[in-house]
Amino acid sequence: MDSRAQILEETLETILKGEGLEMREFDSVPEQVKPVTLRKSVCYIVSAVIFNSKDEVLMVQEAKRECYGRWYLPAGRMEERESILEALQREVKEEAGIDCQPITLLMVQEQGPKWVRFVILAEEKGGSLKTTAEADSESLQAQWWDRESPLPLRAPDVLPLIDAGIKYRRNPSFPMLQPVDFPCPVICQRLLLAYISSNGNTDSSNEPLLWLLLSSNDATPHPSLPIAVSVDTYNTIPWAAHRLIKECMSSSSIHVQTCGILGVQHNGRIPGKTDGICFNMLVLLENVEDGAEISSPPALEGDAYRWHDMTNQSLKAKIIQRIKEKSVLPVQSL
Ligand SMILES: CC(C)=CCC/C(C)=C/CC/C(C)=C/CC/C(C)=C/COP(=O)(O)OP(=O)(O)O
Ligand SMILES: [Mg+2]
Repeated sequence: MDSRAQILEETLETILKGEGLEMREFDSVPEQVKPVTLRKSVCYIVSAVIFNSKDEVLMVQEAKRECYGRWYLPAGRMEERESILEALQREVKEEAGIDCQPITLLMVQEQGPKWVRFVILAEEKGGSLKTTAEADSESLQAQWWDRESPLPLRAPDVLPLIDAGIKYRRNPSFPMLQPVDFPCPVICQRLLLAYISSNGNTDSSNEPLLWLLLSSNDATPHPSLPIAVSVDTYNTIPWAAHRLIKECMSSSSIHVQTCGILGVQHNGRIPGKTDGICFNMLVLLENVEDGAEISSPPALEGDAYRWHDMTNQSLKAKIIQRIKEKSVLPVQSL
């Protein structure tokens, strides 16, 4: 195998395992993009979903004036220089008195790149439930909730998060995933952008064909996955992939489906310089005319990208399986 093919295969294996890659040149960059700064241009929130052996969920009673006495999942805003998991452990300790260990990211929610919430399934590893005698400005107390007894909630948005935790524990729909430590200056997506054709194969196997969009950026001598930068406008994070696709394909029958997240790269150790996040994202492109699937991927304009026909059967099967089974961390744009 030539070294370019080998590098591509290693890249794909890395991304499919939920691991990370160093950041490189961006492919689709909006004008005037500058590094994001935590709590100035972006706010990241962590929320913990933690169950005890009786399937009760950890809840904290809020001390803030606007939601005083109401109950919520342990949650809070990330601070400068913190990792996502350090923020999770700090918030759970401060608000609930409990030491916790992350199991997996459960969901990413966003209101545009300015507000991103990481919902994390975790387990108790010690400490003791905060009592009213320990009430402070972080919370009044913590309790395990059976999800049936009446409890005045700060907001009902936590209910689907708790449900997602229950479902994941019963039947995980994607492999366990934790953020990985790679610095990034902006919020962006590295795209595993796939085009599948089930009727384009002319051999007798009837195997679907799979193409991936690769960057042919001059700054990257080896094959690499395209990276699209999000800006702090009202657009959602997945919108950056739509912009990249619009820049290189003109077909009017293209449909872009964001399947979800394969990996989350973050390292906020240098405030204002590495407060960004790279989401490694699985995106499916569909090109349908008059209800009929088109057997080859849309034509590309310019020479910034090229389609790669995946011939490695094992990688191809893994990617198609992740798409078909929606085996990805869900991203919700609220
Ligand atoms: C912000 C995103 C992506 C989702 C929020 C989903 C919505 C609309 C929730 C309903 C309203 C609500 C309760 C918003 C609070 C979200 C928020 C800013 C949580 C941060 O946690 P806090 O507990 O307020 O922060 P600290 O613990 O750091 O004080
Ligand atoms: Mg809080």
